[in-house]
Order: sequence, then C-alpha cells, then structure tokens
Amino acid sequence: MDPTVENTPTDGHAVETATPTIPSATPTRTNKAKRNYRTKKRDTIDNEHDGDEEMKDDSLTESTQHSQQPAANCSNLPYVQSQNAQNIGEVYPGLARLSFLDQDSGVEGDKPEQEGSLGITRPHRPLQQKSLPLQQQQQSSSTSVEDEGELTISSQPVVETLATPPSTSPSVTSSGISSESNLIEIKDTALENKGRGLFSAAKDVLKAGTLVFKEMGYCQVVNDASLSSVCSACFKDTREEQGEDEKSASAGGVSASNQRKLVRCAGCKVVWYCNKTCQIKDWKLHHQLECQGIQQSMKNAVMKDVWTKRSMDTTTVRALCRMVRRRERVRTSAAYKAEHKKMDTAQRQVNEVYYSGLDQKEEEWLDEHGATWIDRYLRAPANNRDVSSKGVLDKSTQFTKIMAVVMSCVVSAKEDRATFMRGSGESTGEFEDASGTKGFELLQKLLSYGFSVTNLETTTAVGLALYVQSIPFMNHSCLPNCVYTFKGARVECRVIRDIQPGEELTISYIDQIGTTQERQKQLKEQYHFTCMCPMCQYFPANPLIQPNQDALLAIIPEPAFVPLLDPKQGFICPNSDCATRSDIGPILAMESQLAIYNKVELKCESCGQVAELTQEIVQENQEDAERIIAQFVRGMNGASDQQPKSGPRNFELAKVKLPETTDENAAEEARKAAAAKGGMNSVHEPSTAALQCFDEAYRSLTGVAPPQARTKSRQPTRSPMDINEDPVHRSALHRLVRQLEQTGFDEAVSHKNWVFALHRSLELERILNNTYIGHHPLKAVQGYYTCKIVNLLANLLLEESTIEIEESDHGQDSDEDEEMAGNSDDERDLKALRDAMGGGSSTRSKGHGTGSMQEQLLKRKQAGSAKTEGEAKSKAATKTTPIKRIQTEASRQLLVYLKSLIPKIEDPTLLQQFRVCWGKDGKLTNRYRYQVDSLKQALYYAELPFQETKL
Ligand SMILES: C[S@@+](CC[C@H](N)C(=O)[O-])C[C@H]1O[C@@H](n2cnc3c(N)ncnc32)[C@H](O)[C@@H]1O
Repeated sequence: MDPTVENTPTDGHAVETATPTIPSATPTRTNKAKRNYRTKKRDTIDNEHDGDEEMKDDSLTESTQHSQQPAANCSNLPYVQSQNAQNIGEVYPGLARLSFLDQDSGVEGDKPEQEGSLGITRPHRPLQQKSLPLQQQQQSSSTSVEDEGELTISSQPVVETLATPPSTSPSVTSSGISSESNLIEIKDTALENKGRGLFSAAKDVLKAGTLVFKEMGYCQVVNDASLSSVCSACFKDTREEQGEDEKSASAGGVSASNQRKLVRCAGCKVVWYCNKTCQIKDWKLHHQLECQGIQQSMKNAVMKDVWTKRSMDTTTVRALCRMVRRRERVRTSAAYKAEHKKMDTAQRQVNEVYYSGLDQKEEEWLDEHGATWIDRYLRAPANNRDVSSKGVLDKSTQFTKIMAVVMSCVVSAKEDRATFMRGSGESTGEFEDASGTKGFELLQKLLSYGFSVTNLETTTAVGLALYVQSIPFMNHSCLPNCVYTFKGARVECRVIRDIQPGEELTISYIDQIGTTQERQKQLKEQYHFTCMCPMCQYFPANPLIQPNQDALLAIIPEPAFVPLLDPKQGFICPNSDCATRSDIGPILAMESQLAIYNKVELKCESCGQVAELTQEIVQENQEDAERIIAQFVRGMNGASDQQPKSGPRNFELAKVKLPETTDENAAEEARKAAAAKGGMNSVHEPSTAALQCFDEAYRSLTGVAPPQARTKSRQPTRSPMDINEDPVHRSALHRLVRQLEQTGFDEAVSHKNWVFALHRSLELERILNNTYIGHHPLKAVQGYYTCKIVNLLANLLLEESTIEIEESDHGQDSDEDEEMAGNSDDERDLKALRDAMGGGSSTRSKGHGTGSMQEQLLKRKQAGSAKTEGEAKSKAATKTTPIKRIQTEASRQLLVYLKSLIPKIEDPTLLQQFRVCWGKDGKLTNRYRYQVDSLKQALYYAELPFQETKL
C-alpha cells in the first residue's frame, strides 16, 4: 500500500488539515487558550503537495517496493568504525554536497545545519574508539554484538564496556579534549541496585557545554494530544512555528496566516506530516507496517473506537507496535540489501537522500542491532506487578488494554497471540517475526526506558521514544551534571557542569524543584529507587541520617552558590507568645513522621507547648494557602477580591489612564482610591487587599508575620515574595510562592498585564537562582518567558507612546510633566525618547498617533534622525510645548529593565552561560538568537544602544 495524504473526502470523513494551536507564553501544561482551527480544503498545504495529492509518485512506488533503507556496509560493529566518515561523499556521492564536516580538522564548519530540509543533519566526526578489551575482541574477530555475553554486575566498577553503539558524539575539540579519546562508556556503578551508568571516558575534564552524544530512537511516536500539530516524521511542532510566525508578523514579517499546516495519512487517518518528504521518510522507516496494522486493527469494532474515537490513549500502543514491527526487519534486511544493490545509482541516491547521510547509517545500525540491544541490555523491571511476562494478567489494567490493541495491530492470527505474549523467541534467542517477539517484555522495557520527547521551546511533552544506545544507561541525580534536549525526536545530551575523567554522567528524571522528600517520593513511585545523590545527602529526607555536606562539595569544589537551607525549613512554636523557631532537625523529623504515621506531636523546646499536627491539617493549610494565593494573584492583577472575575479581563496597559487632574495630591488620592478597590492603575502594583492576602498566606504557613509590613505605596519598596531573606521558610511556603509566581505570570499574560508578568518572571528567576545550584531547566524556561515579555513590552512601549501623542493634543500642564521627567536619568531618557517620537506632537492629530508597528517604527526612525540634529532643541520644545505625560511606572520600569539587559548580552561571561545551556561548539543556537533578536528589537524600539559581542 502506498502512503497517501488525505485530500478528498473519503469514507465520509471530512478532508482535514490541521492548523497548529497557538502556544501561550507559558508552557502548554498551563495553556488554556489552545485553539485548533480546521479547514475543509487543504489548498494552503506545502507546495510539495500541489498536483500530487495522493502521493503515489514513481519514486514512492519504487521505494515502497522495498520497505526498508538502502544497504550500505551494515555491520554488527558501529558504523563509525566501519565508515570512512572523513569523506562522506565517497560513501554517498549524492550527499557530498550536504556534508559540512571540516575534513582536515574534524571540526564543524561554518555552514549552518540543514535542519528541516529533508531532515539532513551534518555528519559528525566519528570517535576513535578506546582500545578496551571487549571492543578489541569485536574488531579483531568481527564477532557480532549478538555473540557477546551479558554484562556481569559486580560491586566494583568494571572496566569492560558494552559493544559501542553508533555513537554520534560530536567533535570534542571545542572542549579542548583530544579527539583521540572516547567521551563516554557504559559500565557498572559501585551501587548494585543502581545497575549500570554512563561514565566519562575522556582523558580530560568534560567542559560544561560539551555535547556528549546525540542519538536517534529505535522507535518514536508523537503522542495522541499532539498528533495533528506535530509531524510524525521530523517532530516539527507547528504550534511553535505559529508562535514564531506571529512574532515575525508583529515585526513586519510574514503573516501568521501563512503558517504551515500538517497533512494526515489517508490510509490510517491517524498520523500527520509536514509534507510528502516527511511522509515518505516515515513510511519507509515505520509507517508502512504501522498503517497496515492500524487498518487491520480497525476491522474489529472495539478497536475501531480506539483509533477513531480515541477511547484510550494510543501513544504507548503505537510506540510498542513500531518497536515490534521494526524487529521484523532484521529478518528481511539481507534480502533488502540485495535488492538495494540492484538499484541504479540514481535510484539509490533518491533513496538515500531521504535518510540524509549519517541518519541513514544510524537507522541501519538500529535496524540491525537495536533489537539485540533491547533484548540484551535494556532490563525489564522484576518488581512490576502489573506487567509480568509469566504471571496471570489483570485484564483490567491499562497494560492489558495496551497489549490487546497492540496485538490487534501486529498479530493477525488468533493462535499466534499466546506466542506473542509469551515469546517463542525466548528459547532460541532469535526473533524471526512478530509472533516471535516477547510482547510483554517489550512493553516492560518501553515503560522503563521510554523517554518523553519534549518541545525544546515550551518543554511540553510531544511524544514517546525508546533509545537504545546511550541515554537509557544514564542514571538519575537531583544534582545532575548533564541535561538532555530534543531536536525533533533526536535526543542530545550536554554537560552542564565540568565532569572529571571517570565521573558518572547523570541527568534528572524529574522536576528538581521539590524538596528532598518530595523528590524521593516521586522517584520511588515512578522509578522504584531511593536516590542517594549528593543533593539528597546534603539535605537528607530521613532525619536520622546526618546531612553530608562533603558529598556536595566533593563534586562542586567551588560552587557559585551553596545552599544554606533546603527550601523546606522553619518550625514555629504554635504558642503565639513564644513563636520560637526550630532548626532543620525537628522539621525533617516532623515531615518524615507525618508521612509515616500521619500524626506528629510538636513540642516546643523553649516553652514546652505541645501541639498535634496531622496530614489533614497540613492538607487544609495547603488548600487555605492556595485559596489565599489565588486571591492574591487576582488582587495583584487588579481584580476585585470581593467579586472574583468570571473571565479574563482586559487590562491592556495602553488603555490605562490617570485621572484627569492637574493636582498631584488629588491624583495621588485618586490612585490610592483606585488601588484600594483594585482599580485600573494598580496593574503594576499589588492592591492592598492582595498584599493582605499574601501576608495572611505567609503567616498561616510560617506562623510569623511577614518579614516586613507591606504597606501600599507608590514606590514599591520590596517584593512581597522576597522570602529568601527570611531564614524561616518551609517547603509549603516555598512551593506556594513559586506557584504564585507561576500562576501570577500566566494570569498576568492572560490579562495582558505585561508589567506584572515581567515582575513575576524576574521574581521566578531570582527564586530559582537562589535556590538551585548550577543550571536548572526551569531557568531556561525562564529565559524564554523573559524574552517573550521583552518583545511584548517593546510593543507596549510603542502603544504608550502612541497614547501620549494622542493625549498631547488636548494640551496639558507642562509643570507636572517636567517635574516627573526630572526624577531620574531613566525618566529623562524616556522623555527624550518620547520627545523624539512626538516632536511636534502637540500639533498632531489624534489619528496620526496610532498606526501599525511598521508605521510606528518608521516614525521612530524619522524622529530619531530629528533627534540627532538637536536633542537640546527637542528638549526646549518640550518645555514650551505642554504635553500631558502618560508616563506610567510601567514605562519607567521597562526602560530600566531594558537597560539592565544590555550588559547581560554584551558580557562574554554571561554569553558563555547561555552557551552552556544552549550553545554548541561556538555557535549561537536558535534559542539564543531568538533571545538576542528579541532584545535587539526591544532596544531598538527604546532607542537604547546595543553592541552585540562577537563570539
Ligand atoms: C534508565 S535506567 C538507568 C540505567 C540502569 N542503571 C541500568 O542499569 O539499566 C533507570 C533505572 O536505573 C536505576 N537508577 C537510576 N538512577 C538511580 C539512582 N540515582 N539511584 C539508584 N538507582 C538508579 C533505577 O532502577 C531506574 O529505574
């Protein structure tokens, strides 16, 4: 069967294209404003589809006769060893032009990666393998990976490594490491129950920022929720693209309506692709069999509901089906290779180009050896009650349902199903066909080792993948030295803290935000182990265990920030006359006891007061606090605490106006009055009611008054969330404050209250910086927020300028204006900016003040040149021309903020930090570029100088 994209109504199904959903500035987890437009015609689909809707062209027919990749020197050894990758053109003549490998030095050249175009990635210099005994044996005797024995686990770290996977490790020269060395090796850890781990095999320190490896999955699928917005071949997220599109549209670029749409496979009507190229690529690798399987499954009425009505989530089902199906190709690969040899050069090149050089080699390796790696090196958990390869299955479990659907796709004959479950291949070690696979064991492995593929920008999960080469061997640490990110479905692992030779490489499996107890609970529930990483030793969850500060300092000898307190401390005597604060010990004991006994007696060491605390009380407190926080957030956004708003309110700052008065005192009074009832001009400051809410929450959680009385003032003195200065803060408070910031941010964005959003964003950043050592993925998310906000604020600044111009028509008192303008350098700067903007503004008509961004920009440019001719002249004009200033605190703060960003993006050290997170071998990544571009744009609007540091 040929892959087809749906284009005409068939079987009563409407023709569909999916318009991607719009991401909010926050991760999709909290995005409530998704929209998914559907159109009847796919007339705006990528040009590649024009006139070729059914995708039954010759090349496809040709390629689908051979459902697998072309052969090229597939060996059981990793292809990096067998391929002369220094001249990829020799291996693939048609791909020579696509190679950006610097053939002399092995370092990457200057050409950009060809992401997105046929999924072509730059080939990397293969690693020279270390002469380890096992590998030597393999090389000299050409022994296949299948011939190797199981790894033996000893309590001592062993020196043997597994058969080397087709490592895609990059050039290491940028990190100063000899290219002769291998970067990583898999070996047993010292702890028996921890199993194996990934260790540095480099001779030198692996520097922060080093890309240690990247690898493709054995199988990967887009999750159900993202099917119509994420391409099932390249994992391009069209929601992300739409966000970019909006950004460029707002900056005068391509209109958002030109966004790309996905097309759906007309065969199974389940998966979606960018275009024909992506569809063909996936077809050859996975979808041909998957498509047949789904259609076979749909013949059963119950299963049909699963696929058409999504009566259950099919993500795991589809991943497992791909896993099972791919195994079958081992059997046919010899025949396929023979077939491939018969092709003429042109055919081969057409075939090969879909796989793009190194990808193809990796896919071939996975085809031939992935199954063996899964069988031999990935371990099914022994203690999983729900999924047992031998025991009786509880039919009601989710796993059983998954297996039922999987079997309906991959096993056609009923009698084969028992074999499939049991695994006939177990005795022989051969896997001849789908009925020979051990279905449940594969499911176990998928559940244990499967990775959630996330969107880099939004950190939203978009798919599920099973990797077999490197990342599945990485253990968890709450203080990891590596992070992993995704490019499409390809996972990349980077060092975030210098790693010593021989040190284990670790990642964090979970959100690092929680307390030790919370983290350990989640790890226990989800991954069935108790973490004993340096962070857990530094802040032990069990009060009987002494904190081990050396554990932390051993791995970070000179930490930039050593946490003095775990964000979970502070026990206050319930006797209000005493209110003595406890130290960390009793608190930890209390939390642990509560978890175990659900009840704990607290006795104050100072006054002897005893109080009983139960989980329920804690829960109630928590709910109370959350309610208060919600109120607080509403208050911060200017909503009345008495009358919770029913839907989002529009607080566009451009509409914010001060009372029409020239009397400063009266204006201040009016401001206060408005603020007291959550009025419009309080958008950048919390209302009195909101502050009270926060104080109440703080008191209920800590038992003491907030560090500082929070009275309402025009000049906000201190953030009400400034809890880090107070030595007494408990986990709940910390968590809630973070939640508050997060909720506040989301809320503020939904209200278009950019200034408040900026405050929340900066506050989140501060809290994260003060709480977590080293890099934290949330900081990256934070950076994303900030740069989005900068963009938004830049627009806001323009809008405000527009309003000012409009207002100036009325002719206002210049004294007040002059007084305000003289308050600070920032104000003077902004005033100069506005003068430049509105030179002669008093004579402009109202209509001229408004306009598109481009018009504003043009006016700004013209005005800018006028400004250079004589700022003094302009200033003098200001004195004589009465202008009513709608100079809000927002504008002032924006200017201050923008100014503060300049050194950040001009400072090479800070730039280096960006690169640690996202950079790659001296090149700016798209993310960084996006940040810098946003900042440049904002600075340009604000007419602030900006000199980007050349790297
Ligand atoms: C993806 S595997 C990592 C590789 C694994 N060690 C192995 O030998 O296959 C995840 C499993 O490793 C173990 N593990 C990972 N991190 C650990 C840690 N910090 N402490 C103890 N066990 C850990 C757990 O059993 C977990 O389910």
